[in-house]
Amino acid sequence: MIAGNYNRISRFALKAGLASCGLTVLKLVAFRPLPPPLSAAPRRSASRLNGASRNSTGRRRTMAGETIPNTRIPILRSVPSLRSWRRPYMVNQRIVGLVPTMGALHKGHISLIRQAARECHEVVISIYVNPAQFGIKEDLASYPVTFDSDVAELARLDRELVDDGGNLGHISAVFAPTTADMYPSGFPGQEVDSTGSFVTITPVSNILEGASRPTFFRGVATVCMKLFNAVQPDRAYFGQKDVQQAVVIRKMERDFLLPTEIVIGPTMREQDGLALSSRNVYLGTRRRAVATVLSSALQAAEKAYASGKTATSAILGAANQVASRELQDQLALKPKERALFEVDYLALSDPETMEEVEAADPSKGAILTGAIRMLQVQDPQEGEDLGHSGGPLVRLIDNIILQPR
Ligand SMILES: Nc1ncnc2c1ncn2[C@@H]1O[C@H](COP(=O)(O)OP(=O)(O)OP(=O)(O)O)[C@@H](O)[C@H]1O
Ligand SMILES: CC(C)(CO)[C@@H](O)C(=O)[O-]
Ligand code: BAL
Repeated sequence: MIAGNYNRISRFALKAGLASCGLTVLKLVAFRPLPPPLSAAPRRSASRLNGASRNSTGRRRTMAGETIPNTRIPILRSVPSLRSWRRPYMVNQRIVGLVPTMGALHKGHISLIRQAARECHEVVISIYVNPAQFGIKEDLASYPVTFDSDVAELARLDRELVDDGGNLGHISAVFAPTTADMYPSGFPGQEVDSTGSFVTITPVSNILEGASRPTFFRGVATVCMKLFNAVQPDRAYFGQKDVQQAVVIRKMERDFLLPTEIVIGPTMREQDGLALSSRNVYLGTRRRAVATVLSSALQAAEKAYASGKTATSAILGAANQVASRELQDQLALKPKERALFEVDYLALSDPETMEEVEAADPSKGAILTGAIRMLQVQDPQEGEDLGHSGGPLVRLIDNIILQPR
C-alpha cells in the first residue's frame, strides 16, 4: 500500500495522570528564572576557561587541549574532561545550558543554541550520533556526519552571540564523546531485546514514533540521561520538531526528579514549510519538491480546527485529502519524474500523553503529528541529484500544536 494508515484512532486510549509532562506547557519560550549566580564572572573569560587556570605569570593554561580552530572553545571528547571543565561553573553558580544534537547542524539547531545563549551563561553543545536510538535496519551507517563544518558554524555563531549584547552567554564548549565513554560497560546493542542499562519511559514511548521505531525512545531517554549526568545542565534545549521526544524527556525529568529544566524551542522551517531536519540531505531534488506534502497536510488539518471542527475524523480528513491528492498527482507522472511516499501516520493526540483522541478538546488544545516515508525514486536519471548516500528511503516527521481556544 502506498498511502496507508492515516488515522490510528482505533488505538485510542486516553490515559490520565501524566498531565504535567506534556505540551500544554509547551508555551514556547517559557522558563523558570534561576537565582542569579553568586559571582557572575566576566562572560568571555569565565566561559572559556575549559578547566583552565592561570599560572603565576598570569598565562592561560588549558587542561584539555583541543579547541575549535581559531577559537578558545574547547572540544571535550571524554566525560572526565567534561567534568573538569564543568566544575568551576558549579562553584560559581553559572547557569549552564545544554543543547543535545547528533550533529549535521542546521538552522533548527542554531535557533536552539541562540535561545540557550539568551538564557544561560554557558552553553554546551553535544554532538553525538547515539547508536542506541537507531533500529537495526535504520540509517546509523549513513547518518550525515559533518563535524568540521559543524564546529566552524559554531565558531561563527559564537562570534555573533558575543557581539550581541542581548545574550547572557555564548558557546562555552562542545561535548563530542565516544561510544566507549557513553557506554562504559560496553555498547548494549540496537536490538529490541538488547539487555543493558536503559531508561524506558512508557507508555508514551510505545505509540506513534515509538510504534514504528520500537527502540527509539529507549535510546533517546538513555543517552539524554547520560548527557544530563555528565553535563549537569541547569537547562536543556530540545526542538518542537521532535515533539514526542520532548514529551518523553519532560516525563523523564519529572519522574526521575531531575534538576534540569527542559526547554522546548519552535520548529524552524524552509520557506516552503518543510521542517528542517538533518535527514533532509537524503532527499535529493525530486523528493525534496514533494516532501512538503507533510507540512501541507498538517496545515490543512490545523485550518479545519481553526474553523471550529473538533472531531478527529474531520480534522485528519482534511490532512488525508491533501496527502491523497499529492499522491494521485505523483502517480499520474512518469516513473522518472515522480516521487512517491507512504504515510506512516497522521494523528491527533492529547497534548500531555500523546495518546490519540477522538476529538480535540478546545480547552486543552491537541497535537497534530505526522510521519511519512519518502520512497526511493523510480527510474533514476543519469546525473540526477538523488541525495546523500544515494537517496535511501527517508522518514520525515512534523507536527503542529493546536492551541486551546
Ligand atoms: N527544524 C527544527 N527546528 C527546531 N529544532 C529542531 C529542528 N530539527 C531538529 N531540531 C532539534 O534539534 C535537536 C537535535 O536534533 P537532531 O540532531 O536529531 O536533528 P534532526 O534534524 O532532528 O535530525 P534527524 O533528521 O535525524 O531527525 C533536537 O532537540 C531536535 O528536536
Ligand atoms: C536528543 C538527541 C540528541 C539524543 O541523541 C537526538 O534524539 C536528537 O538529536 O533529537
Ligand atoms: N531528531 C531525532 C533523532 C532521530 O530521529 O534519530
